[in-house]
Amino acid sequence: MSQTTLETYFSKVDELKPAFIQRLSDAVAIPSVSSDEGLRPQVVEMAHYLKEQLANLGAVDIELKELGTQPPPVINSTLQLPPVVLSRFGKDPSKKTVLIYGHYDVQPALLEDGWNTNPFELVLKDDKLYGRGSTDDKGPVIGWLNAIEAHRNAGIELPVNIVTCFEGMEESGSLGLDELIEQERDAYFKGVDAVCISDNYWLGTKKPVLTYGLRGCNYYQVSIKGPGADLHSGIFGGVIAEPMTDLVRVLATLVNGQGEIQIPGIMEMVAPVTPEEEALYKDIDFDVSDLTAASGSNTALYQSKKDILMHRWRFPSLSIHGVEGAFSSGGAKTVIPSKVIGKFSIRTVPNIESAKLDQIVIDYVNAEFAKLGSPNTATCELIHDGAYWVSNPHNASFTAAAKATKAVWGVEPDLTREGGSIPITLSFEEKLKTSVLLLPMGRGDDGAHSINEKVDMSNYIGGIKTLGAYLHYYAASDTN
Ligand SMILES: C[C@H](N)C(=O)N[C@@H](Cc1c[nH]cn1)C(=O)O
Ligand SMILES: [Zn+2]
Ligand SMILES: [Zn+2]
Repeated sequence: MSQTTLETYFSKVDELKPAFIQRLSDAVAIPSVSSDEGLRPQVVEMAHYLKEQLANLGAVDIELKELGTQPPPVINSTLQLPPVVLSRFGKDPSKKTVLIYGHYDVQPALLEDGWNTNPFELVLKDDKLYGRGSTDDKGPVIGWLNAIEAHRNAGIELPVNIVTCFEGMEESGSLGLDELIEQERDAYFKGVDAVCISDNYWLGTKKPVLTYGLRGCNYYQVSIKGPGADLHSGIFGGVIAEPMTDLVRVLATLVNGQGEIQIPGIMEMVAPVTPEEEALYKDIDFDVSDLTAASGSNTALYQSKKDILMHRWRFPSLSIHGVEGAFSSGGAKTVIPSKVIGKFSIRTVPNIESAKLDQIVIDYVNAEFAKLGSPNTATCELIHDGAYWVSNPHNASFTAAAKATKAVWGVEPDLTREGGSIPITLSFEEKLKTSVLLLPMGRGDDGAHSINEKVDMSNYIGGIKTLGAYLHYYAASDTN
């Protein structure tokens, strides 16, 4: 690859900026929220939108792979999972093949949650693009399409064959995708040399990173059922056992205010810290002010860089997310809910065994509920899980990404792990027997999963350049 090729590509990306913003705007306008059963048609619409875009860009073998119905627990048992969008650019046996994975579903978002603007309208303000999915993960998915368009438009041949794998259930546990990878391992995915995922973030706001680890996520619900219907608290308060009271008491036993998991047997499974690992943290560009800025608060549980990063990357955490069935709007409603469902998840790390964790958690919740002596009934179950992943970042794919980063941003990237999860990562590595690289586009303060999610314009455009440059450097590398 010549320097001129990259420079021509970068100039084309700059020239096409208005079209690239418009493409992201069109994608953000589709509220493809995978966790909301009522919005499933919009998730499917997003798959069709991508199919059309890919076709316009010259992709071949485009397929919307159906994954069947969504497994329980789900209200509508006939709910279809959204399709996985597969396509190819190039089939040249003399070129390497890179599989690019991303997800086109998003987290829920409502204006009344505190957004300054409609979450499903891309808004440009202060050189930042606001909207649900702008950084997680529509920005990067659309970024790949833009990288391909810039090549076509500049008359530059793609340096590798590309296979796209875009799913619509990542935010809900990637249901059905494992089976698809297994099924397509020796078919659609045959010959894949490397997998590149752009679906996480820089650690802070200034320094690019490449990521070689993720925590896993096991998500649970505990349902507590009592009265036959919601009741008047003046008539029944104090004379019946309330499911919400039981639930709050059970949830309060899971984790303490220091973020320490209270369920015995979990911390015991965590891999010990080695001296080599201890040494890694000192060179990472991060401090508590990055956490303060990203969280918009002074609520950090740890003050040192090492403690924060270790608790984000290599220790488990337990978060309580919400309660289904409970009164949650403004005003004052004097009702006793008859059934409530508490939701919590555990971020997992090496060497937590997923099935063992499930058993420990479910037994613990049942035991804590039994201690209450309540006449209500409780059921605890897993909703979905996704494995943690830690890899060796010293391979051709990471080296190519480091060169691409240097070419675009002028600095060597930090090597980081990510506190979040991308459930399918380990499956790609194990089933396709390839390296996986996480090459993020956005910044640590983008507000993924939060209100006012954004991607900075410089990260969007610089990210498109980095993704394209990575393909060139990877193509030029000697080995896989
Ligand atoms: C890091 C990635 N962009 C992301 O947000 N992943 C989600 C995946 C997930 C797992 N269970 C539910 N969603 C996350 O880390 O929450
Ligand atoms: Zn994501
Ligand atoms: Zn996400």
